[in-house]
Amino acid sequence: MTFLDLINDNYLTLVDLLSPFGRLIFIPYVLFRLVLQCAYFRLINFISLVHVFILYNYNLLFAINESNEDNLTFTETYNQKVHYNKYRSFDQSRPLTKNAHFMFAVPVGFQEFFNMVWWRTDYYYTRIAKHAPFCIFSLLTFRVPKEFVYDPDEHILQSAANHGKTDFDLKEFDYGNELNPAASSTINIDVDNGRKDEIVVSTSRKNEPVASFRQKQNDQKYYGLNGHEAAAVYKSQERTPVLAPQSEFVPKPYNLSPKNTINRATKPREYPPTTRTHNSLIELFSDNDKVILSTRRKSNVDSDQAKALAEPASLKLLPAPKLQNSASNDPVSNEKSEVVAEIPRRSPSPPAKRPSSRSRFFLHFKKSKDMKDHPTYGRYDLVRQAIKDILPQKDFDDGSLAPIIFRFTWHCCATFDRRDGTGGSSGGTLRFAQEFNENGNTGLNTAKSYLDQIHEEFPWISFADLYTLGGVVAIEALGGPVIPWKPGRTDCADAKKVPPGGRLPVATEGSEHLHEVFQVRLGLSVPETVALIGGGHGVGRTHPKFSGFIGPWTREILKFDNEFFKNLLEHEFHIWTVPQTGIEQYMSENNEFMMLPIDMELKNNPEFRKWTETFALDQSLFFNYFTNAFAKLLENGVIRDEDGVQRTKI
Ligand code: HEM
Repeated sequence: MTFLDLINDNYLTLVDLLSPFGRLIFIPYVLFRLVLQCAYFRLINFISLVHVFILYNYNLLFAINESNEDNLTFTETYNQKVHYNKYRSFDQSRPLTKNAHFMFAVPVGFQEFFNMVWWRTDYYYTRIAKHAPFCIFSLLTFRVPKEFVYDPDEHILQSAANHGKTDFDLKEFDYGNELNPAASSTINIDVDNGRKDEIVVSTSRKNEPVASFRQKQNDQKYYGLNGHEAAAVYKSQERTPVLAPQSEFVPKPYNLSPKNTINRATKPREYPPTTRTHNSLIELFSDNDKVILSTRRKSNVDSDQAKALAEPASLKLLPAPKLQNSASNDPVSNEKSEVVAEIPRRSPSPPAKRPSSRSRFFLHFKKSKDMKDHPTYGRYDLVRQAIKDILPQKDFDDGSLAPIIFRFTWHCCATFDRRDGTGGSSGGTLRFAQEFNENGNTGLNTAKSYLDQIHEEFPWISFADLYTLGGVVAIEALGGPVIPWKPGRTDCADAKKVPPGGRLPVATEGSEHLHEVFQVRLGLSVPETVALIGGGHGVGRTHPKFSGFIGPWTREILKFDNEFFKNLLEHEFHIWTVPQTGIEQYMSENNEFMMLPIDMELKNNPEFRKWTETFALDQSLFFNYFTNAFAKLLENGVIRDEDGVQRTKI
């Protein structure tokens, strides 16, 4: 591939989209833009017009490419990721698309004109003086960039190991072939203590092999359906890497609320003053880069950190210990106490490994600079406000996105397993189709779409931070407690770190399952478990099209309070079948409220009931426990240094 090929590849993407007529007007449009840009630029760079000319030609091509990329991000996040990954080996340091848009738009007002000139100067300087020579150099000397491959071998073997199977051989199975795929083949794996795991390979409606890894207990209970392991199965047939399968994730089109849409024609773009933030934040993004650059490393958690991960209380919260009356052993209220997060100090993590190539070394600087130069860099208050702004959506469900964003955040965190430190909010893995497509996440695409849209506006924030902050803001907006939230989570660069599927709780299970998920895996206490479920299901509703269940738990759907517990205790619930889906759930005698089978455990199991009764009587105690538990969830798996930045490579 030559330099021209590459340019062509990208340049034509946009041009191809245009009709023949479109192409005709495209050329004068490009020239017009060129002249316009030159005119601006001449003001500050009158020394060499030729220089400017070359410079703009060069950059315009890139800008077009970036705009196209932005379009992809906007409509199809997963495909955009694949696309991005494909080219990353060539150019990891592309400036953010937003910058390109911003700089090629017509300025509104003198202030914006001035800002743009400043931005462009900086942009071109970085592009030409620093980036372009390297770019050309890499084209001349490096090999053709490799196609992005999803290599799930490691992943499936890891999953097998997590499920207790170490001598797992992918070749064992009969998968059929592409033309004649096995209709359905099942392999049973006998694991000790009577557990049986199985891999089922079946053919999807699109004639693609679909594999699922199931953990089977008592011959009837299943955990885990890992759709993304289809790729591994497919690969095992051919023994060569294949591209990741087409994602089934079709994001809902964005419904921009008018409040959130910037109309450039009438409203000048207003950027808040750029702030130089605390050093730890600057470090955060350098760290972010290092994470991206270190994806090929096998394991980055040293033994100390692994030990720390195994500890349940990575975040100590007060006043949880005070809440038990030692004499009577009954829970007591502690209204006066404030909830304070106390992050334990940790020894600094080992120094990051050297980047494996020169390119990575250069790109490291480029990327971190782009992030820091963003006008809203470090302004978490603006991100909070942006989330708050999108919550009211009168055409959506009950008029607010808050419950669904709340649930989205919970699902980000619910995958954590403290025994091996995998999953959880850290890494922002819910943005990958492999995790997002899991059954339990059905219906969350609206939340994801809106949050991803906010990420477009604030590209410097990590997805992991944004996805956790979403829930925190939503809870506050619903009238719930203020959850201590700390930024600093880093994103993992690709889907390799997506935790094994099947970790989300199952609504039809019982107390044993609650114990397994909340106590064993998430490291929460019994009252924290009760508070979390009652808090989560005290708002929003179930939807037949998503989960198969129907109805709300409470009367005031958009109010975070202890009504869930009151309803659970005050009403008689009977088993009832949802007509649309045939799924069984519980209904109150007046058919007003529903309960999931697992919710009923909070009433029927004496261990949980004690706390249900307590929280029904004492809302402030419920708020305290909920706050502690939710803050713990957000921090699970996030190991920070003294400055609060996550250093562990995820
Ligand atoms: C015992 C474990 C849990 C199970 C099995 C479970 C299951 C479910 C199901 C089936 C729905 C209905 C989804 C739909 O049809 O749209 C739902 C909704 C919801 N869950 Fe849970 N959940 C659990 C725990 C939690 C926790 C701990 C939280 C929060 C901390 C939470 C927050 C929510 C919220 C806010 C909704 C409403 C979403 C909406 O209105 O769109 N859940 N849950």
